[in-house]
Amino acid sequence: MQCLGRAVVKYWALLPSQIALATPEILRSGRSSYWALSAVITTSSTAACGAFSTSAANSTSSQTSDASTSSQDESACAALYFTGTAPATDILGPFSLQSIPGKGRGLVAQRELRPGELVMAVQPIAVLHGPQDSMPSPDSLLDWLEATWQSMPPHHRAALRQMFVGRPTASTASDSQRPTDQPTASSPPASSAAVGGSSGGDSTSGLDFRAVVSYNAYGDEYEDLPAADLRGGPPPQSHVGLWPYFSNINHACAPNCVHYVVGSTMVVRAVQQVVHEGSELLISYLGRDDLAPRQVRQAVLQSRYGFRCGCARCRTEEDLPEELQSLLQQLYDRSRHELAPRFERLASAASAAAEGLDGGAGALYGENDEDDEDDEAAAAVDGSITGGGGAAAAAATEVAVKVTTPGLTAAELAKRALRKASSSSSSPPPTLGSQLASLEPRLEECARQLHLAVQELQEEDEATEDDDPRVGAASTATTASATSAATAPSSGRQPLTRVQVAQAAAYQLLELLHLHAELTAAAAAASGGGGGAIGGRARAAAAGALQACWHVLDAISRGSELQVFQACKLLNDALQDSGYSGGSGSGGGGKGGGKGGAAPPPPPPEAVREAASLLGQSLLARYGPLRGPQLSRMTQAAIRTSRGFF
Ligand SMILES: C[S@@+](CC[C@H](N)C(=O)[O-])C[C@H]1O[C@@H](n2cnc3c(N)ncnc32)[C@H](O)[C@@H]1O
Repeated sequence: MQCLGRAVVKYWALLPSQIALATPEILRSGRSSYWALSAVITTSSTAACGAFSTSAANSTSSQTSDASTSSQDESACAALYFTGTAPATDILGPFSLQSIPGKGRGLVAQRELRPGELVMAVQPIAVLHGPQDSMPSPDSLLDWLEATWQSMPPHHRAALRQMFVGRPTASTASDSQRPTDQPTASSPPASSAAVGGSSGGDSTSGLDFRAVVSYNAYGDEYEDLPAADLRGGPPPQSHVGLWPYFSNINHACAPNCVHYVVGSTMVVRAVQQVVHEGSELLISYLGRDDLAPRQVRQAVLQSRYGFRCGCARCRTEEDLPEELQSLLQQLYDRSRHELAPRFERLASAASAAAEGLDGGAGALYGENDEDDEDDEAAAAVDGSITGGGGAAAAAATEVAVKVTTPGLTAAELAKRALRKASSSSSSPPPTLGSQLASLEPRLEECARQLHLAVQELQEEDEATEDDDPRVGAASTATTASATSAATAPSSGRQPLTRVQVAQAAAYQLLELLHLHAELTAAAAAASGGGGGAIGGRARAAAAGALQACWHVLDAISRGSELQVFQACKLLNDALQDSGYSGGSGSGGGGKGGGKGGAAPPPPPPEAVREAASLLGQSLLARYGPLRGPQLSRMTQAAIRTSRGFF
């Protein structure tokens, strides 16, 4: 599967078809020397591949873990996160390969899984690395398969033969390692002729290498950033590769597992409150398209992977009133094609304005990145998770801006431009306020329509269902004036509500509302020397909108990098807004407490505790049950790396 994560909006958007193996030009460009040089063809995915094949044939897996092995597995994963040392052998959790009606095969939990529990940490058959933001072409994998098939270890050949190729192949029938329950042929991707044509097959192997790569390769512009940061040494890398076991996982638009690469290791963890025994383990193939309406997601899945998704989110969305579905599509189109470009233009204009925004930009984007501030934010998270509560926290950490790419949201682009301008421009003073004003009517109209639609849904649902406090929080915040949106910690994934599903389709609008509020605060700071009441309201609205984003992500893609980073931003902002220094911080100079003496630090303000709690939940889902110093280090790394994201 080309679950291309962030890359999906960058790399794949460039391709004429959505299929990996598109053009000779791409193929050639994929052979640039650094990719070839950095190719890592692993041999560490040992006989387990064969063992899995055999057990898969019987629809049972022998690679189950129990409680006694899981702490070893977690130690191995901690070594991966903190030193970059890959587990000595593949870690395979309690799942089995089974036939799934309508999907071919898939992985099924053999016992209940808790949030953050490790599902697998596996090595690839082959992975190509490239510099960050420059993912190697999947065509390089095709080259490699063709070149090395003959000399490949038998267990790798067996694993490759197991991979999905869109339809049963001639070799499958006679391959005793294949499960007998072959996938029912899903309709192949629209351009599969180009992918699976005769040129893609190999006469010796009988395998359609193009189809193997098209359906099973996974790539991203960069690996897990906090883990790369903790590991130190070489900078994060992009990658594209083939991971057995992982490639058996089917898709859902609100999955119960999260996945990411550290070095060459693919890590998968369960993220729902409870994944029940017998539930199918599911990831998202969509990357950022997760946060789009059903029609958009369906089109992507159909064209890239040749199937029509019937997951719970899709079904819920399909059952929404037709007018609401078309409203969501309209809001998505307007956010993406009309408002986001205007925000981008505003960002350019803000380059001039930013000269006058030093105070505001400083408040927004931070000027202080001392490590001990990260420590304090980390301690706040640690305290919130362990229930210690009294952790120190200080001033906000710097929130810098990521290098622009086509995949960045308008918010990211705008902040980047502001940031750049604030450090270098000598342009005339701001007109940011008036430019924002020109955007407001359309944005507000969209927000109003969404708010009304969500409110209506909520009222209908409240009449028939139990309240879900998260729904209220997210819904209120869509007004962009939710100064105190409820932030009840989510107690886990409950069945998706219609409200959550509708909000997920409008996620980009929620991000724009957040950006708008942030820019308003910046403009107020620029013109009023600190922002005053308008700036205060705007910052509160920004926090409300960001909380709404976090809650939507919690329903749709818990444990995703985006959710972790949004939580980091919330915590940074809460620390900065409150000026809390916890009594031990050196960098904040806040009102929270002095240094020295034995007096216990004052408790963090409510907003800081709430943000720390949200970050703790996201980290738990993504990295598992880290404790004490490890949790603290991971939190610092997440905060550090999130700066590059905003
Ligand atoms: C990488 S394979 C996943 C394993 C595959 N199901 C198998 O039998 O080996 C990707 C393919 O699985 C199928 N698939 C994945 N998720 C699906 C879903 N939610 N509904 C239907 N088919 C799905 C599609 O055919 C897709 O192209």
